[in-house]
Amino acid sequence: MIQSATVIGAGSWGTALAALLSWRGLDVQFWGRDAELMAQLRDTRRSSRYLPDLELPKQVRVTSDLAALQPADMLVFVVPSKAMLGTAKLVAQCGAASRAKVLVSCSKGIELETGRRMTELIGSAIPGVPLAVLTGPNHAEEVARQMATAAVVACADAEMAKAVQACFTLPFFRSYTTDDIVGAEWAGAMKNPYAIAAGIAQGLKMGDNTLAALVTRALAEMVRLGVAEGGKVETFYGLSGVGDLMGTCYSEHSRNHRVGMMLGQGRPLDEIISSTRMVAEGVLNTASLHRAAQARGVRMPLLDEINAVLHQGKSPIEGMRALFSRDPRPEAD
Ligand SMILES: NC(=O)C1=CN([C@@H]2O[C@H](COP(=O)(O)OP(=O)(O)OC[C@H]3O[C@@H](n4cnc5c(N)ncnc54)[C@H](OP(=O)(O)O)[C@@H]3O)[C@@H](O)[C@H]2O)C=CC1
Ligand SMILES: O=C(CO)COP(=O)(O)O
Repeated sequence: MIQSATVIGAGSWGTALAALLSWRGLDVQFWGRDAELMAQLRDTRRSSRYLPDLELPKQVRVTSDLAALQPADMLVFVVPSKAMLGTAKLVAQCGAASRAKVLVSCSKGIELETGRRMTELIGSAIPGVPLAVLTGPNHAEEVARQMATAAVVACADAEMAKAVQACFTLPFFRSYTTDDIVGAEWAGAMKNPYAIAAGIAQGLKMGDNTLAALVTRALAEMVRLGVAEGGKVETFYGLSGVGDLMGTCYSEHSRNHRVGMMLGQGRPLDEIISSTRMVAEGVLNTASLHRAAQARGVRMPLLDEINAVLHQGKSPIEGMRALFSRDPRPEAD
């Protein structure tokens, strides 16, 4: 049913997914905004900037020119969340979505100004095409090395979910389906701030007890806000919820975790951000999620402290102290 795909966004994850879909046998086009990087990818089949260990299959057609894209069955959006709406509008204008059967978001974030999910943004720019999400504990670096990985494909239409699942199924890559797009997208966005908190704890040389406490209470917050936003509780206990939360909070690859670690070690946030081109979605998304939680009146003490550290100048150590010295409460509250 789905034979061709266009991957939009040439960071680490887009590069890994372009390779994965090509290994699966799809006819793949790959677009990134930077002409120099895409020329390097076309000529050397490697992205020295984002995923130097991966050799991009020679069949993948690489371009930085949206107008050069042929219509494809599936469009896979993998740009940072803050660039999603603008990019989807450009894709709509160039006609690359004119024959699309499904539009898949692989990005993890919530729009700051409106609280909209990525598929809501894509759907507003390119109306009338079924929407899906690919999410889960999926570090690009490990997918690039074909290390065993599981993911979730979320789509309201069960047949389309199976068609997208088939595209993301390889001997080393196992995907499951769900109809809970809302839960899958909120879960993917929410684990990032908590990965920053886990990194802070490690940067401050706090212990395994601390990390386990943070991850467990993070999951409780994810369930509270995610369900208030309309997600299903079981989604948060699956791969896109606790799976991705653990996969990121304990990860050597996670950019969010790395940002947290450097904050914990005392480096200022602006210096950390300007030291890399890679996106740590949790920095901006902490603000989006904090705003959403306040609008819904959902109690999120851990997220409040992460927001205070990232965006209100609180020191990481003060944030941790504040968290652990709150009034005693029952666990299931
Ligand atoms: N990396 C991973 O393992 C995973 C990432 N994700 C999600 O995928 C999304 C993309 O992340 P990832 O691939 O890691 O990105 P990277 O951090 O590896 O690279 C950033 C990418 O975003 C591009 N970019 C930055 N700003 C803009 C903009 N304004 N307009 C268009 N493109 C822009 C960069 O282009 P340029 O080079 O020109 O600056 C580059 O291609 C994120 O939402 C992330 O959470 C999900 C699962 C796994
Ligand atoms: O989402 C990811 C893995 O599932 C990637 O995490 P980072 O964005 O923190 O690197």
